[in-house]
This record gives sequence, C-alpha cells and structure tokens, in this order.
Amino acid sequence: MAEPVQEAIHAMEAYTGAEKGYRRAHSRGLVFRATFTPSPDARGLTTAEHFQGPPIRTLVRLSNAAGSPHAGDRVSPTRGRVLGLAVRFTLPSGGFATWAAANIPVFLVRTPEEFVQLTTAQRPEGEKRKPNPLRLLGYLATHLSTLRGIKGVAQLKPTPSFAHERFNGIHAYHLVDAHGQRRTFRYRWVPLAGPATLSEAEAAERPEQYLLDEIRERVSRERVSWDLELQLAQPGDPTHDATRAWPEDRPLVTVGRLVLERPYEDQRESEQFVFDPTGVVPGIELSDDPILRFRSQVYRESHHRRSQETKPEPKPADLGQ
Ligand code: HEM
Repeated sequence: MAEPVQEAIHAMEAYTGAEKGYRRAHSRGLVFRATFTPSPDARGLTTAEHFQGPPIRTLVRLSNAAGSPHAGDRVSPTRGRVLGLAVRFTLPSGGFATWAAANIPVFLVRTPEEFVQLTTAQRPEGEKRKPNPLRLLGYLATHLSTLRGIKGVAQLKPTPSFAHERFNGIHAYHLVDAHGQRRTFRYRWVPLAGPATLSEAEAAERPEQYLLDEIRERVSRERVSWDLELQLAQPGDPTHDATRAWPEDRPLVTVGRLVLERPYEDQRESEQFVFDPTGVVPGIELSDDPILRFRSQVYRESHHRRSQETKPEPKPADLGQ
C-alpha cells in the first residue's frame, strides 16, 4: 500500500483522538434513509443514471468531523465544528454512487503529503496535551495556502442544526452529457431551512453533543432537505487545488433535492458503510485533484482497520432508537 496512506492513518490515529472501532475521522454520526429527486435540468448535463428521472433511494450520514467520538459539537460557545454530510445513492441498475461533503468552503491542504505534515504539526504535546502553536506556525510559514482553510474552519459558528448547514463537495468533478460534452463542476448541498447560527448564550446552554439528537427529533416532525447545486467552472478555474474556491459569480445549476425520511433502522450495520468521494458512475468523472483519489485509499484503510476492531457498545440513541 502506498506509503502516504499509512502515514495519514497513523497521523490521525496518533493525533486526532481517533478510537478503536470508529472511523478515523467523522467518527460520530447517524445514518438516515432519504430520497433524492433529480431536477429536469440534470438530464441535459450528465448521463449519470441517478440524475435521469425518478426519485432515488438514498442513505445520508450526518457527522461530526472530529476523530474522537466524544468530541463536542462545538469547539466553544463562539466556535462551531466541522460537520459532514455523506450520501449513498442507490442506482437503478444496482450498486451505489457515493459522495462526502463538509460545511467548510475549502480544504486545508493541497496534497497527501501536506495532510500528513499538517496533522503532525497539530499533535498534542506536554502535560496538558495541547498542540504547540509554534509547530503549527512553522508549517503555515511554508504553506500559506493552508491559511484559507484555517480561516474557513475558524469562522464556523455553533449551529442549531445540521438542517441549517451548507455542505460543500470541495473537489472538482466533470459532468459528461449525452453528446460527450464535458463540464467541470463543484457541488454543494444547500439547506432549504436557510442558514442559522446560535448566539453565544444559546450555544453555552447546549450539551456538549446535541446535534444528532436534534436532527433525529427534527426529522420526526418536519421535512429536512437540501438542494444539490452545481457550480460550473470557467476555463482556468483550478481543478487540482482544494484550498482554492472558485469565484462566486460562476453559474449555479440546481440538479436535485435531498429529503431525509427517518433514521436508518440498523445503525450498527450502517456504521460499516464507506462513503467514498470517488464513488462516481459514467456521466460523472473525477478531476485531477490529488486529494480526491487519496481520500478513497485512506477511507478504505480506515474501514479495514475499524471493521477488525471491537467497538464499545454504543448508546441506544446512537443506534437510531
Ligand atoms: C487528505 C484529505 C482527507 C483525509 C485523509 C480524510 C480522512 C477521512 C477518514 C479516514 C474518514 C473515515 C472513513 C471511514 O472510515 O469510512 C473520513 C470521513 C469523512 N470525510 Fe474525510 N478526509 C480528507 C478530506 C476530506 C474532505 C476534503 C472532505 C469534504 C469535502 C471530507 C469529508 C469527510 C466526510 C463527510 C466523512 C464522513 C463520511 C461518513 O459519514 O462515513 N474529508 N475522512
């Protein structure tokens, strides 16, 4: 296996609070049954089968990005957490297509090597087990591109609900239509509930972990949905650098709507699922972003390890009950 994959997994296991039996990132989450309904506009852009017409049965995993399953859903009353929305589309021909997105505008690093360096630079040290700011500054001094990602993470506010978060696919992909025309895009899940944040006082009142209970309860009483928007690139927009956003004036096309239905009935089973961001089908192609293919390998290794480990018995609430 490629060396950087093992190094990345090692860095996550050693420095992010990852626990045996859990995902090495986004360890705490809940899977929902959902429906994805493609819009008529989608068909003209891609031959991908889940965009051709009838609603598609989908699984959605909402997660806290932390390595530790015990991490809080906000860093402090004024700072939120990175959160994830992963999907698995059931294809009409059998099999699945998968994606995984996060509520940050850009990623922190451009290459697998930078991921290992940054994760290692943030390692907890000393008696208090805190990261050494000088080490991080040393990394940043030679990697200014990471500042954009750090700003995005630092600007996250505590959220009342996953239902108010926008999740970005971050990497570039290509659409291929029936005539073979290719268009480059990035995707985002835009919440129909609109954006919302908690005030400092409201956030201070929330328990450390509140988001999974909140979303389970919300889904039982109202429709929770996101529109899938594609941002179409113009020539010259970078496809290989996840730390750089494209200008906001690029055209956006809404290609479908995702609606949560109910928690998946067997959360033990769904904890075994892997939401690989390279899980595309004909009609969608991967870009040259080196992080995209690397993620696929790292997720496979994370799954390999966690599926061979004994996980502590989860709380009933985490089993979708
Ligand atoms: C070098 C870059 C990255 C590495 C090494 C990495 C690593 C990981 C690992 C090890 C997992 C757990 C996989 C499993 O056990 O199934 C994971 C999950 C996840 N990652 Fe990443 N990740 C990277 C970049 C990203 C980016 C750019 C995004 C957002 C666009 C993202 C979003 C997610 C989400 C949403 C999950 C949870 C998937 C689920 O619910 O199963 N990651 N990541």
